[in-house]
Amino acid sequence: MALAYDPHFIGTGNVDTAAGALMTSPSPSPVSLSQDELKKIAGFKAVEFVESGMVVGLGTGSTAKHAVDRIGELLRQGILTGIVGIPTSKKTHEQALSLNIPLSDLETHPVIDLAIDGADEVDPDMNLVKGRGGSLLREKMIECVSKKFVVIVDESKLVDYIGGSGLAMPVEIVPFCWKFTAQMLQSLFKDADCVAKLRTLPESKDPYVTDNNNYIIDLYFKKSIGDLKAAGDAILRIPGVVEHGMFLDMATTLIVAGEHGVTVKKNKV
Ligand SMILES: O=C[C@H](O)[C@H](O)[C@H](O)COP(=O)(O)O
Repeated sequence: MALAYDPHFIGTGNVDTAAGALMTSPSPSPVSLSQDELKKIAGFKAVEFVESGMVVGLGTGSTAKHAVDRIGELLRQGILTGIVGIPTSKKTHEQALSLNIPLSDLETHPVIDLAIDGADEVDPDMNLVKGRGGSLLREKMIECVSKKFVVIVDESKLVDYIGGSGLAMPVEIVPFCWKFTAQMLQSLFKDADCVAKLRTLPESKDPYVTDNNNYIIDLYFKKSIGDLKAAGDAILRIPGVVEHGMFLDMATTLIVAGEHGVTVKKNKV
C-alpha cells in the first residue's frame, strides 16, 4: 500500500475547528505504512486535543492503546499535567496504571472533558459500531457523558452504512438463557437477513465473557438495518439485552489516518 505520511506531522498539525470542517495533511514523500502505524498516527493526533487538567476517557483497543501510551508519555515528560483518566475496560485500566496515569471513575467524575477511542465501523454521519473488542458497555457509559468524543481510526474502518463491513455488530447480553435472547435478536432483524452468533473464545470455544460478566452476541447483517435509532431502541427493548454496539450521534470529532495523510472531521452538531 503506497501511503502518504509526513513523520513530522504528529503533534504539530493545526486542527480546523470549524463545524463539519475537514483538514487533511498531505505528504510530500509517500512511504508504506502498516495498519498499526496508521492507528498510531491517528492516536497521537487525538492527544493534541488533550489539555492539562482534563478528565479524559481512555478508550480500548489497538488504536486507543496508542493514544493512552501518548498521554502517559506526555505526562512523564511534564508536557501534560493534572490529567485524570477514566478507563473504558480492565485492559486499559491496567495499561494506564503501568503508565502512571492518575485514574478515577464515573462516580467521582460524572462529567468527562474528552474521550478518545477507536471504532470498528464509521459511517458518513459519524455513527459508529464499537465493541468487537468486547468493551462496548463501559465505553458507551463513559463516552456518552464526554463533552468531546474523539474517534480515531485507520481508513479501513470507513463504511457506507452501519453493518456495511459485513463484520459483527456486537450486543452485550446477560448470560441467563442467552440462546433465547440471541434468537430474539436474530428475529428482530430478519428483514436484514441477520445471523446472531454467540462470541466464543477461539481455542476453548467457551463463551467470551465481558468485563461485566456478560456475553456478547454478534449480529451479522446481509442488508442495511435501516433506521439506526429505531433499530437501537428495539434491541434495548429485548429483555436480557444490556447494550448494543451502535454509538449514534456521539462522536464529536473523527480522525482518520490513511493513504492521503490524516483527516480531522468535526461533527456538525
Ligand atoms: O470493544 C472494543 C472497542 O470498541 C474498540 O474501540 C473497537 O473494537 C476498535 O478496536 P481497534 O482499534 O482494535 O480496531
